[in-house]
Amino acid sequence: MGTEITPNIYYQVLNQYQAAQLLFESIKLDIFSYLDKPTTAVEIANETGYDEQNVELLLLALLSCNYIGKENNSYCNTKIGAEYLSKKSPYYMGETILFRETMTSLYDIGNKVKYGSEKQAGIGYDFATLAEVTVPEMYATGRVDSFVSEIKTIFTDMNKKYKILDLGGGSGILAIEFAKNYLNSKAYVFEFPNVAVTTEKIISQHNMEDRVSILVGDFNTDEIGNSYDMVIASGILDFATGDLDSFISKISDALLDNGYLLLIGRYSDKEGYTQDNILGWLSGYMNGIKPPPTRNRVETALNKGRLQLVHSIQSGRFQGYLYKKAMV
Ligand SMILES: C[S@@+](CC[C@H](N)C(=O)[O-])C[C@H]1O[C@@H](n2cnc3c(N)ncnc32)[C@H](O)[C@@H]1O
Repeated sequence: MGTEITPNIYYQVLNQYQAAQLLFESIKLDIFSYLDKPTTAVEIANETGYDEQNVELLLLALLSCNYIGKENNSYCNTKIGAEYLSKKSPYYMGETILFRETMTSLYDIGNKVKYGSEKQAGIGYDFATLAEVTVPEMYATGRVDSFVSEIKTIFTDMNKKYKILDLGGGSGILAIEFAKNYLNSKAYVFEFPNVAVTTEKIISQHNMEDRVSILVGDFNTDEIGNSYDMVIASGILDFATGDLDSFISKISDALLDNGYLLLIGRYSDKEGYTQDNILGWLSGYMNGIKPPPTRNRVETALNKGRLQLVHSIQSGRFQGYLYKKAMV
């Protein structure tokens, strides 16, 4: 028997898988919402009607993964748990985590590998639900904060009538936050009709119906408007179906001279599918989603569209790039 190699990695994976299942099931049971103050298993069981002994075991398991803490006989949320997993927090992300798990789940890839997959007509992602669940994520992961500090450095006249477009804007949160900061501005969110229903709901939850409007359509084939001071293109380049040069030049044409394009997304350094984050995209790729365009390909299209890089910015977990449209 060789001594240098062990199968430990597989046992570690088993353990991580169990830790992940434990987290998802506990979110579904809404356990974290009972743990904002020190609480015993008996108290949770009394309040919920859940089985007392199994609640105690669940809490012990959560403790073993450091998802929660313990003082004497009582369990309580960690700071992170209180912020993101308790429904009493405005930053509750339980539904977001469960949705992302379902969206990227690999449960059926065995069958797809054996029998191939029916490439879905369209994109195959539930973008309406995605728009809804990304709202807390946008705030919690710092995407909104980095966006607001970026626009404040570009658009210094707080009273000017800026006009901006959030193309494939999903939740529309970036457009909403723009309009909240610039009181005379007008923001537009361009979305598919089925997603626009959700966007509209989010806009009205923020009471921004007067200054954030929705343009409904398909950005690959429909007009997207013009004379914008800024276009936000966040996570959408993968869904440009035609020629990338034409898509970027359509965005550029919609901008005023000296207008800005905020591009947020993933590009790959090599053509085709690569190892970068393939796990998160594997089910999507098997359903027919294209690999991201290469950085070179995007830069060529941007150059042709007279869009010059100002600087790169971090947008939460994503990389963003700010471009300015050069005058002719
Ligand atoms: C990955 S999501 C990004 C959403 C949002 N921009 C963000 O960063 O959170 C891509 C969005 O583009 C929209 N989208 C994709 N293809 C589209 C098309 N052809 N026309 C209009 N919207 C489209 C989807 O509905 C979805 O909301």
